[in-house]
Amino acid sequence: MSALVEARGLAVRQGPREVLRDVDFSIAPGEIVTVVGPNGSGKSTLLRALVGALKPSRGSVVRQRGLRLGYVPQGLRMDATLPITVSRFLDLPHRNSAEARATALDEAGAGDLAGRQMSALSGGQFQRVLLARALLNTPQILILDEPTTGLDQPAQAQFYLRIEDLRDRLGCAVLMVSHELHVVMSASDRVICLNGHVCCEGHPEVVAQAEEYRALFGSGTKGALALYRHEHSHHHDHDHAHDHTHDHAAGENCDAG
Ligand SMILES: Nc1ncnc2c1ncn2[C@@H]1O[C@H](COP(=O)(O)OP(=O)(O)OP(=O)(O)O)[C@@H](O)[C@H]1O
Repeated sequence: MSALVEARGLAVRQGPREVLRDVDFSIAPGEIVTVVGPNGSGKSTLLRALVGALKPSRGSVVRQRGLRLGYVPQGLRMDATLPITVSRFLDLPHRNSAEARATALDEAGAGDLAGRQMSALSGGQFQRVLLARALLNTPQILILDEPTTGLDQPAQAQFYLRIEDLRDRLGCAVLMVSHELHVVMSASDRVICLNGHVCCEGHPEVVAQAEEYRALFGSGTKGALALYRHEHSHHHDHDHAHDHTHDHAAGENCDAG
């Protein structure tokens, strides 16, 4: 199997309700895939089913044998009264070498935070520490559930640039959920628009034009998308085409509701 993770005909129940149905999904090495969708559309449920935290009620999820996966769940909170340093946090639940901790913190842009108290971190610093923790086992895939919640727009854009850089340097795939459509769209190779089922998917610019997507999100994101592309090209000196990754444009699939 070349896919790192694959779902076929996936349905998942939360309590009495089937909140996901008929989901076919796969992600290949090195790909950046973003899941968008309204509140309650099943985005976190999909991620949790893919990491194995929720069981399918129908269909299947297959992860590549021995897959190294780094997962940052949504809205992880720390007990503010718990005295724990960033270094110690990275040693839970397993101890890691000082070198592994330092490397992960550096990769996540949190190299200067090792000795800080978790409770004293800003929102952006906290997210970078969670990313460092997910990077500890040199994952083949990072699964990030709304990793930029609470960050302002420049910090969000910076976070997604970091994610792209990590993918380029480490070769890991990235699957994330985001509500920040305008900044995340162009940082993705492929976007999946979820609303209980996959209502459209494909290259970001194609999805942004899809009727189903516009019905859910409106059509006002194009200017911001262009702005972000412009800013981004300063950093990377290429036009976001990601030629080295997989071309999904041919497989666009935008069916009605
Ligand atoms: N533990 C649970 N028990 C019962 N229902 C749940 C549970 N977790 C989620 N749900 C329901 O399942 C549906 C999908 O939730 P999910 O968290 O996957 O949506 P989401 O797209 O990630 O939403 P958001 O954008 O608000 O984070 C929602 O209707 C939610 O109320």
